[in-house]
Amino acid sequence: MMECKEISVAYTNRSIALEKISFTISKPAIIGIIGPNGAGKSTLLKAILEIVGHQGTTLIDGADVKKSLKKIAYVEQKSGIDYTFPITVEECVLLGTYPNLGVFRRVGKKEKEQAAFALDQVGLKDLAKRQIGELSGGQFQRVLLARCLVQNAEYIFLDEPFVGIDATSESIIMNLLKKLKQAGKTILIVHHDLGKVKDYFDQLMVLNKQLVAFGQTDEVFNKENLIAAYGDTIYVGGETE
Ligand SMILES: Nc1ncnc2c1ncn2[C@@H]1O[C@H](COP(=O)(O)OP(=O)(O)OP(=O)(O)O)[C@@H](O)[C@H]1O
Repeated sequence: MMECKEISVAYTNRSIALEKISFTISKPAIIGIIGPNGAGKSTLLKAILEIVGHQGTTLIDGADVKKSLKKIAYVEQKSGIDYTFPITVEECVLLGTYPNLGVFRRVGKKEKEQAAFALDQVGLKDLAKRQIGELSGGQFQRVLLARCLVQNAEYIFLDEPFVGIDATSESIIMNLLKKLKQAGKTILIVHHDLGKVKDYFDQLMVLNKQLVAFGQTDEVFNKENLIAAYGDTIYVGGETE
């Protein structure tokens, strides 16, 4: 169970990015986080992960998240990642094993097997020795998901994973996330394509600095909440609501 209690973030004295966000996630789910540009979606993930300073607390199974950060795997927005870094696909995936390695342990056979299995799951086992700079955007996103898989975390945070990727990669990722949920994981996804919301997410968080709504997608994904977050002109699945 994850409980966020009154999370607030102010990057500067004058601009508040998030205001008293509270919610509880109590069962495995795929949860979408939507809201307009600058709504604080990325900031919320970073506050939970203790990457940005904040007020409020997050508990995982009753304990402060600081003690359980290993339970969360995180893929940041693509813009924050250096594609030109000279490592292979396999090495990139193996980075996900580091949080679980002891201080003196190195990556060994077990970790390499985990990486191979994860790459197979995302359909990229043949590309293990390729440099990450030679991948398509969609392949790279799948590599980052494979890196999450080897971390074997209970929670997976993905920040805009589908931006600029091909339809095949998107569907491979989504199918895998559904399997992970069935295996008991909880996945939080910052997302901007409102057309896919109903297909992708069991639960939905609508954010605009404050929490506009959080609950089952069927109950939350409605005109009233979208207008509260985005204003009067919003675009859903090709139709203006
Ligand atoms: N490091 C930072 N320093 C100062 N202000 C920041 C920083 N990061 C984000 N902000 C500001 O905080 C607010 C929320 O940003 P955030 O990136 O969390 O929004 P978002 O909902 O993820 O937006 P987008 O959909 O555009 O990615 C914005 O006004 C942004 O300019």
